[in-house]
Amino acid sequence: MTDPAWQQPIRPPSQPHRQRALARQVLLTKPPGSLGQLESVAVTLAALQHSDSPDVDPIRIAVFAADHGVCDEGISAFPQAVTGQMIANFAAGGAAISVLARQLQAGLEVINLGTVTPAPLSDGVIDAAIAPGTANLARQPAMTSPQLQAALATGDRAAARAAEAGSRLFIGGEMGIGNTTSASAMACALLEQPPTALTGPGTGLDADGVAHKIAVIEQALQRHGQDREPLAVLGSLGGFEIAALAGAFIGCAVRGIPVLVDGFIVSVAALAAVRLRPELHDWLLFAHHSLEPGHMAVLTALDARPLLALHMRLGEGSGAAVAAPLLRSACALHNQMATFADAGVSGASE
Ligand SMILES: Cc1cc2ncn([C@H]3O[C@H](COP(=O)(O)O)[C@@H](O)[C@H]3O)c2cc1C
Ligand SMILES: O=C(O)c1cccnc1
Repeated sequence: MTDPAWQQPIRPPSQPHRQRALARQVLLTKPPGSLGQLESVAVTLAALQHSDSPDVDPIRIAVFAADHGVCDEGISAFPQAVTGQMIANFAAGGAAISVLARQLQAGLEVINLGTVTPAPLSDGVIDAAIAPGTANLARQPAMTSPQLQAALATGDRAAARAAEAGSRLFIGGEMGIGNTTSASAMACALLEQPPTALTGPGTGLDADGVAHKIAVIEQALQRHGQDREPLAVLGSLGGFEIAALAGAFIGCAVRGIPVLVDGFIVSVAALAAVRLRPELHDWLLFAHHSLEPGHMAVLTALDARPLLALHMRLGEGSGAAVAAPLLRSACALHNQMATFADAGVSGASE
């Protein structure tokens, strides 16, 4: 039997390209370091892409959608039917990520891994339904082992399509009412922190709603026990879209495509994927710091320095889409700025 996609080798970033990119940054007509994170991002992309002219275009955005059985516990401010309705909205072009993808001229695909309210079949939506949502993770494992493998493989296929399209940057988004409960539970298990530290309002719960959500997550963690193994955590506390994101990120690294990580839920998927494949860490750039309170702990665990903090808390990949132009700027500056020698500008005094 061949190994699953998420076990394929991940090539390391190119040290020669990193060294040449670092050397070039010093020659450009600016005080060394003055472009801050735009410099380090360009150097990272050069090393990842094994290129002296890093470039993030074309950009691929894949939004993974699925429902969550834990919605039975009343943990979201919105009804479960919104997941399927939003899939239709993504395809119709009216969702935030639809607008941002158009603005970026990025390829957008929506992958439906299973909703309770069936989304109408439409162009741009890939049907990869595993089940009509996960089981209620407060009371039983969210998914079976074959379901988990199917979700990981669905993510890997999205990475394969991105590679076939020549994509040089991958953004993963998610849609799934209830998925901040799943992501918070996963973060608690992976980071060994209590739900009080990592649980927030999601789409807009009030204080009583958050207290109830914490109790539901406590129940889920009690049921789950002490197992910190990432596949066990994903299968027991995850969602189909979260597992697919983990599979997609590993699949991108396997195929040499850097990933721009979105908000809280996507970062939890990234954390699980990095625990599974530590070499993935090199391939992740972090877009923004979400308002969801658990995000900071997840970013810290990933040693991430997100580009933006815009008080966003939407998901869908929207924070990453908003940050993508910064990567374009970083590459353009790296590739196109004149050197001191070329421009006849004097360098720093001794
Ligand atoms: C209209 C609408 C569009 C969204 N787009 C992303 N989310 C975000 O909110 C959900 C998670 O929050 P919770 O765990 O509180 O349900 C996810 O679907 C996430 O992507 C949305 C939520 C709504 C209501
Ligand atoms: O940060 C996120 O990804 C997020 C936060 C709240 C709701 N949905 C997504």
